Amino acid sequence: MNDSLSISTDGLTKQYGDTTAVSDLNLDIPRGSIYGFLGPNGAGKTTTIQMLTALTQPTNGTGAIVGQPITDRTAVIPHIGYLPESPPIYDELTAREQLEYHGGLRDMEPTDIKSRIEELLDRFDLAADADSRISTYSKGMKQKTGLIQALMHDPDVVILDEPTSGLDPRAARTVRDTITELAAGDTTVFLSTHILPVVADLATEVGILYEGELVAEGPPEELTDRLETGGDSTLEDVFLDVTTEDAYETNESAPDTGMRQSE
Ligand SMILES: Nc1ncnc2c1ncn2[C@@H]1O[C@H](COP(=O)(O)OP(=O)(O)OP(=O)(O)O)[C@@H](O)[C@H]1O
Repeated sequence: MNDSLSISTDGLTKQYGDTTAVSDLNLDIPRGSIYGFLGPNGAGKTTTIQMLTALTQPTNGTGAIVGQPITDRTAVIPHIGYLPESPPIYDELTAREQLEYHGGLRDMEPTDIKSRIEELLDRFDLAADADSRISTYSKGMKQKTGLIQALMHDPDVVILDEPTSGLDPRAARTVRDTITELAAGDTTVFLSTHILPVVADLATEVGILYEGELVAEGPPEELTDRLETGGDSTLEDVFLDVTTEDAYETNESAPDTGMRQSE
């Protein structure tokens, strides 16, 4: 595995019975990238993330996070901060208790835990509520707690599934700024979201998954430039172009998009 790569997969495949959720996925994501991982509902994004975070084993193929095989959960977990769709937090705890507990699980020093929690509570405007039980939180407050939890141990790779879900505009802006800062500090951000303008704005590289296959990949501006619409195309145009049965069937005879990686 190449040391400059934070995330790499080779032929990564996951089969659920007759369903191929992810098919022969090859990713090479350098350190400090913001990788926008897109795809329609059911495309295989969550399954890919579950394989990258060692929550499920691939049926075929291999993968590594900063050189650690994704089949070795103990080796991979310290390098990852993961915010899933529903943050793994305990309702009966306060945010501060939850975060202290998480810092302990991640073997952080007690003084680092305290200072990091304060810093991130402040950043995400959650300090005033940090000692209330999570059961009393709004969706956005829970999301902020999950985000802080994903970031607090300063992982090499941060995997975010719809990180701005439920957040008000100010908090969503803070998340976008945080993503940019993380990448500037050489952290890799793997960002799965349906909010395409955010990806167009932030991502250094975009991968679009459709029916388990990576059907387009490249910097957002390259993908939009490659799409010949006769005008200014957006990432949404690209997304819609490559995620239809039609595009798949007619690609041979219509080489205008040139995006099907599988061809
Ligand atoms: N545990 C499972 N058992 C059986 N099939 C599954 C399982 N998890 C996912 N699938 C199937 O795998 C495919 C990919 O699902 P996945 O959840 O990875 O998609 P997704 O891109 O994350 O979708 P969404 O945007 O809706 O969250 C779907 O056909 C889904 O039904």
